[in-house]
Amino acid sequence: MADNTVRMVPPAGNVHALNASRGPVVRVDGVSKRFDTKSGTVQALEGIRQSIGAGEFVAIVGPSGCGKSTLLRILCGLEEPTEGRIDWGREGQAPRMGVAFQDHRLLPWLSIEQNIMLPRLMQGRASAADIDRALALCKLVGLTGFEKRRPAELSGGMKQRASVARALFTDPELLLLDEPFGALDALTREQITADTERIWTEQGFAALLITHSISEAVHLADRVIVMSARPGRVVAEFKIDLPRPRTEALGSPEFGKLCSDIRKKLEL
Ligand SMILES: Nc1ncnc2c1ncn2[C@@H]1O[C@H](COP(=O)(O)OP(=O)(O)OP(=O)(O)O)[C@@H](O)[C@H]1O
Repeated sequence: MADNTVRMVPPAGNVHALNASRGPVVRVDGVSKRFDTKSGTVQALEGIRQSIGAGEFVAIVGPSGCGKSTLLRILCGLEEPTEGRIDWGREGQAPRMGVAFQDHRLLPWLSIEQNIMLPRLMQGRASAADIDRALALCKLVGLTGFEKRRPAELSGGMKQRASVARALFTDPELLLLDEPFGALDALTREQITADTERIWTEQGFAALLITHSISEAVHLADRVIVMSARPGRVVAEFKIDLPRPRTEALGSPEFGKLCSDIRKKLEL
């Protein structure tokens, strides 16, 4: 029977340590992407070789137009690589995935609860267990009391929280986040970043975050990948060993040094 509960605490010990022993959820093997359009050819990505471990949080930073979103779109099947391939860790089978974009993409005529259950509503009717799960996800992302509201009645930050909850509805093994907090004010963004770390710690999924914010990447990720300007190539990788939760480390010299090292690589 499907498990519809939203885990609020790790099942036992460190959920990410347990997951890490299961190996990568995905390997990106020499992926390049070229767009041939009427106005010319754009080489967006070149020779990307990376893997994401089960339960690992990876962030990608890079200049605008270097192919970050293209890579994410390839991972969720919206684009095909021109060269190279994606190898899924679990016997070649793609993991359950959830995606949240910068634009929340909530349907305005549905309630928040219905938007969160959208993956199920698209397959037919939602069950009582689906409704329970949507309500639990509202609680998890801090939207209790707003379940029956329409998106227009929520603030920008609340809409982004709802879109993250929808991405979590299918209990993803891999969560893809394409700048979901990019349009928010600094204070809201900090709060949602801290909440995202808490949810990731509790839930145990692997995550790939695309962001322009170096501090957000260092706050959330186990590993930060730095890409070059187009065509996007990986130019550096930083393992982030700061203790979690990282809210306390935000003003520390170690945090500042990592941010400045990453910035230097971006400016090359
Ligand atoms: N469908 C498409 N057709 C043609 N060119 C495209 C298409 N999608 C992306 N591109 C081009 O590929 C390059 C990479 O785009 P992409 O959106 O992946 O970059 P990005 O790093 O995510 O940028 P940003 O940080 O500004 O969001 C850009 O030059 C873009 O114009």
